[in-house]
Amino acid sequence: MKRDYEEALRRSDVKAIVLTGAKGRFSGGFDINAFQNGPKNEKPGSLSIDFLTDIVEDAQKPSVAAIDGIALGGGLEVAMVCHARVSTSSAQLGLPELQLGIIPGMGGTQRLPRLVGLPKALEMMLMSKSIKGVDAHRFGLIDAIVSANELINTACFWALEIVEDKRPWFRSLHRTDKLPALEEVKKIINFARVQAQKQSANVQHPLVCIDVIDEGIISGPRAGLMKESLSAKMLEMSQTSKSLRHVFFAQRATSKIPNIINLGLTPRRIQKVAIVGGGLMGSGIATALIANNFLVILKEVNEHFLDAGISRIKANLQSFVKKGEMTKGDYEKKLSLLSGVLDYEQFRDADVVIEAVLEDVSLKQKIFADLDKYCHSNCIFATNTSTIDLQLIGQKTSCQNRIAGAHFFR
Ligand SMILES: C/C=C/C(=O)SCCNC(=O)CCNC(=O)[C@H](O)C(C)(C)COP(=O)(O)OP(=O)(O)OC[C@H]1O[C@@H](n2cnc3c(N)ncnc32)[C@H](O)[C@@H]1OP(=O)(O)O
Repeated sequence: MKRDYEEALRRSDVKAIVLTGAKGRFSGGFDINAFQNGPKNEKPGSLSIDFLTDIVEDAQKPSVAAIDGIALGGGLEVAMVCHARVSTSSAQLGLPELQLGIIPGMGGTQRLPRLVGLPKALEMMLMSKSIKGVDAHRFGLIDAIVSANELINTACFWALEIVEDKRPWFRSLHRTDKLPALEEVKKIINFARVQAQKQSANVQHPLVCIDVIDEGIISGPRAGLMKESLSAKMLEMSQTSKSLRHVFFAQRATSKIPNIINLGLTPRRIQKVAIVGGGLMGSGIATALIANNFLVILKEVNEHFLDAGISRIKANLQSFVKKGEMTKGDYEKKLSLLSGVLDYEQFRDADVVIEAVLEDVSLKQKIFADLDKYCHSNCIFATNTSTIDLQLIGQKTSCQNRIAGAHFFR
């Protein structure tokens, strides 16, 4: 890209540049495999400052991104360096780097808040949440929505109009119109820190991401870019990122296991699921299971917590009824699939147990040691932990690698 860009900037017959992707996809971002080789021995900021900012964004010729399909991670970061962005309404745009234990490292932490505003940018980055082109247009990330057929022509038209000063020549990094006053910034950033600590207490990258965004607003975007570059390199080498990158490829590998997926095996039938912990997660999981006709045993430590868990499940089901997604008759039927218990007796014939208690290693170890005694040897053990090593959780069971991680999203 650098070579082609430099050529386009040099040639007198090129007035403006349109960036697009192949086969209806703008870009899925940086090649995640390349992180395996460790950080390149290049000076911090050489890509995000020296190339993308000083050569592309500050060029004498405008660039317009023509986005269809996906613009994720580094792909969206490059698009944000452009002076305008045209996309299809169904394009998917996001910075999902935190899902990989890293932060956007090509200016995303600086440009996204300046384009969509600080609260939306924090939400998109911290939750690795992508948005559709049509919403991106509403938030200011995209300048025009067109059909896939018109994409390139419109982008070329916009690029030439920028050259002719018929449209503004925006440099995302220097925009301030979407940034709140400093007092407001402080409040938003502090709130984000508290939320990040609550939701991901055992990992550092969400807080690092917030610090980098903060630096860019308080000390200016170039300082922010430098901090982003240094922090991204540090996080790339973290154990968390290595593990999350492994998960990324492992999830995809499950659909390709030779001698498994092509043998016509049928999954074991699951009828009864036991859940340990009736908090927000446990009751949510129980709701999803009974709504899908599984028998569910919900265990809590005392009557008070058990009642609270069951009340949450009832409230969840009632909200389905209110929205017209479930009849009152179904509500009663689904609820009859649920039993609340205070011990493990009814776990003996469970097909699956899902543990959903606090993120406390010794508590989880004790629970799985108990489950090992009560459940049959074919019972699937799963934990809803977000951050604790599964091997560690299984340390006090007879078979340490028996425990699976199970996550639930809505
Ligand atoms: C500083 C900048 C940092 C970054 O940019 S970090 C990367 C940020 N980007 C992402 O996190 C995007 C990750 N990828 C995805 O979310 C999805 O994938 C897509 C939406 C791009 C495509 O989804 P679908 O069409 O369902 O295909 P599929 O099975 O997920 O992927 C097809 C093949 O493409 C590989 N792949 C996808 N994205 C990347 C990537 N960014 N780097 C390296 N490989 C990637 C997969 O592993 C798989 O490969 P196989 O066919 O061998 O299983």
